[in-house]
Amino acid sequence: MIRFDKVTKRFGSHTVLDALDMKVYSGKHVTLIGPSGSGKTTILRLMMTLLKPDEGTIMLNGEYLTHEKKGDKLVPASDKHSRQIRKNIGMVFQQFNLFPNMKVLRNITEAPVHVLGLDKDAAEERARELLDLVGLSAHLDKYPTQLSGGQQQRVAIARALAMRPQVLLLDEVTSALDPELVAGVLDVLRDIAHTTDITMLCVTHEMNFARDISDCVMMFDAGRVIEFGPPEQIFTDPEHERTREFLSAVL
Ligand SMILES: Nc1ncnc2c1ncn2[C@@H]1O[C@H](COP(=O)(O)OP(=O)(O)OP(=O)(O)O)[C@@H](O)[C@H]1O
Repeated sequence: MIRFDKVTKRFGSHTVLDALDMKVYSGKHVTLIGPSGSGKTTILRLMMTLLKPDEGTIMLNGEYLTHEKKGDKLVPASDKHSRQIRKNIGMVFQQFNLFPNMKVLRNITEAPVHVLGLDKDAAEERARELLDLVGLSAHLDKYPTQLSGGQQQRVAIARALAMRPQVLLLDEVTSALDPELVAGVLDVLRDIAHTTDITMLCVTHEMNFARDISDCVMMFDAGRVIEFGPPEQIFTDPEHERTREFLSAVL
């Protein structure tokens, strides 16, 4: 389970997350929706420990991500501790972020070999399986720039999965793609959502996709969850006026 307890994040005088409490049970797929600037990406960046909360704690499967225990005190986590817990979390970004100087196969094997210490042959075997899953077996010997944006994003998904994460964070992964490339990436993610037990936390403006894969949709406004529920309820019968306004603008 992912658990945020009273997490506050400020940038200067701007409070982006305001004592946020949030739980995501293992294996569930949760989509975060809400107006621009409501703090959705900040949540994912906190989980990747790219940001630190000003207050509050984040836990993954009973272990603190943001803190560690020293005796009976809770202190901010060292980088080493955060890295250790974060190994269980993979993230796919809007801008693929592949290593441009490495071929596709090596993009995928690099972290398993150097971070997990996996044997090179085993890492390559796993990478080939994942390239098959994302429909790119024929491209393993190419450099990222020789691929379309949609193909690069599918490599990025394979790369995240190669670490066998318990949690996959998806941050507007189709926003930078040409419209005709979006469906291929979403199909791969649907497949992963429906065939694995990975926990997914997804920020997306693709509401049909959110409807297909989500167990739960959380509506954010001004750094708080204002309502959450199954997609069929949030998309068809939201309780909150802000949710209705937001959905009528995006649907
Ligand atoms: N590193 C930063 N420094 C200063 N302000 C930041 C930083 N990162 C985010 N913010 C601000 O925090 C607020 C929340 O940003 P965040 O990216 O989490 O929103 P979001 O809900 O994901 O929005 P969008 O849907 O537009 O991506 C915004 O007002 C943003 O400008």
